[in-house]
Amino acid sequence: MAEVRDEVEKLQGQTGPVKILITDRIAREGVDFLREQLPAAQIDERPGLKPEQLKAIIGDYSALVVRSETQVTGDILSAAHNLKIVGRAGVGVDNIDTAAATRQGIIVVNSPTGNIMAAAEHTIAMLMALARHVPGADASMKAGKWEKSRFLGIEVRNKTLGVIGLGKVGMAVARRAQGLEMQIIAFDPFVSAEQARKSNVTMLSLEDVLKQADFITLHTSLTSGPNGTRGLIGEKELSIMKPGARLINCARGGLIDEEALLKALNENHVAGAALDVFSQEPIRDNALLKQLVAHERIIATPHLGASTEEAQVGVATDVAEQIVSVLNGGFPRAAVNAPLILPETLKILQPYMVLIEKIGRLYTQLQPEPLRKIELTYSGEIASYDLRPLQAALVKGLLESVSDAHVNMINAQVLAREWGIEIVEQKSTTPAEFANQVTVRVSSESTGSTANQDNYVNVISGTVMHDEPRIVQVGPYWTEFVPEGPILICRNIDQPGMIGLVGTVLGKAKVNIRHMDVGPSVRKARFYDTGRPSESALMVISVDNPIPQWALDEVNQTGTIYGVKMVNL
Ligand SMILES: NC(=O)c1ccc[n+]([C@@H]2O[C@H](COP(=O)([O-])OP(=O)(O)OC[C@H]3O[C@@H](n4cnc5c(N)ncnc54)[C@H](O)[C@@H]3O)[C@@H](O)[C@H]2O)c1
Ligand SMILES: O=C(O)[C@H](O)COP(=O)(O)O
Repeated sequence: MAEVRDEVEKLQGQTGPVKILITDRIAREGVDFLREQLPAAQIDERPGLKPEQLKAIIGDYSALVVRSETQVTGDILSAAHNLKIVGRAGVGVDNIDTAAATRQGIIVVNSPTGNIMAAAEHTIAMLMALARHVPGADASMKAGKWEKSRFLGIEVRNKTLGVIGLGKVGMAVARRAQGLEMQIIAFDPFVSAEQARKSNVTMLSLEDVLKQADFITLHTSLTSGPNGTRGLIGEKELSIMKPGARLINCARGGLIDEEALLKALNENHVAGAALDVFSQEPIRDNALLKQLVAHERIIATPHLGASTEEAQVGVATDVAEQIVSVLNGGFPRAAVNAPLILPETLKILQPYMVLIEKIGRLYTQLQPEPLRKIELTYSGEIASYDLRPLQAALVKGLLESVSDAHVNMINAQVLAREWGIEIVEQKSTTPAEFANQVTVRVSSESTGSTANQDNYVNVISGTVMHDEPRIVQVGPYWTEFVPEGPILICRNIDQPGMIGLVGTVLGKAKVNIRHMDVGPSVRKARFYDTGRPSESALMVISVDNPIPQWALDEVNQTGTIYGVKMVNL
């Protein structure tokens, strides 16, 4: 995440303070936390923005905070040039195009546990309201009536509750319903019968749950595709429900075919339904949804499942903490599209991330051509860590200098794939030449054709010494240099006088040499320009300032030194 910090600093330096945009109402505690922790940041609360308004301003912001109302579409993200993180103050991220965010290297975080209890309690409230007609009776009283016999209810005790989706909320609902002395049956393809039995829940097929339950409550997330949950409860499922059963949905609107539900209610097959979520929110002038919520046996709430003071404080601070962490160069703890790296691991990996990014940059500058395959070998203790950040740093080093792609840990693999680069990793905790070593072996358009002497860099290896990255092998040559700043890299015949030749030219050009290394070949690398095979060496000269072209040409014309290249690391 160093790149995130760098970018944030860049942003701070160039365009004023880091900007955070909040487009749905979140608890004050979350906003206050952001203000306290990021005092220099500009925090804008703009609820109710239209999509085109959001698109027009999103480019200025580094972080965006939403609940379920703001639709963070691919179109909006396409204008989010500075966005590092989208924070969802809640659980569901179906209003965020996470695939587009991933492609753009934007982290999406949520609060996976902050509103479980709120959603579970709302479900129980809906269950009891359905059983005892609480909203209808209240409306009747408010209309000045006393309709005692109209609102005959049922008890939930000894009734069967069918839970579809026995995850965090589903299980919390099951436990609470057990307290009401209900029998719990459930359908969830990802929960084992044995695991459920420990909680006194009987797992059945979807069909059996639908046939046996007096109340059915939905708690799956909304997913699309062939095995997705969209339309999970359609006409067929409603028809096999026990006649007179009641349905509750406090999960996601798209799980139920709303037209089929209206039909089942009108045919009196379903006795009632309690809905907190809808396929279109707010429902505005959607005729079907207006008809549905107006139905006398429907209880409707405007997506209130998470709307408790406690849950809102929980989800807002949860997300605010993660935004602060990411904008400060750290890691989020609940990223939807990024691997979790512990801070202690990150501290160990940080110098290797710098090293491997420099290896990528060095390769691209020495041998700029399309890559096919990268073989990454880690040896030593470093190999025992989660090394995904290193792979990302390498892709960043390789691609950023040749494209305008913004590469980070989120999108590195996607981008590598898009560029047709296959990355293979090998790990061994046994040290190689150095205690910890990272070796990058590259197959490109021309590697493998040893006859092409300019393309000798099929491997670059490095290590970390005293927290400082060092390159220790370039192609067939041993070397040792710190990959930092302007560096001249060339090859020479392995014979006396070569260093003096280069030194004289650089002296004439008034370029100060900071460090010099002449590395022999790992295996016999040949120097071909002389017409006779002789051994070659790699000369690496770190300089304080760029070398003028005439001086580079002069070095190149010596006849004994060739392949002269300036790189900037
Ligand atoms: N109304 C609200 O305000 C509110 C508040 C919180 C959560 N939610 C929603 O509630 C739902 C559940 O949240 P959670 O935190 O419990 O999620 P979760 O991921 O913990 O649980 C979802 C469960 O659904 C199961 N599942 C997946 N596909 C299934 C399928 N085809 N059939 C049956 N089960 C399937 C999964 O195995 C998992 O156990 C989500 O849609 C969430 O967005 C709504
Ligand atoms: O997914 C969630 O967390 C809930 O549906 C709550 O959504 P909300 O934050 O818009 O109330």
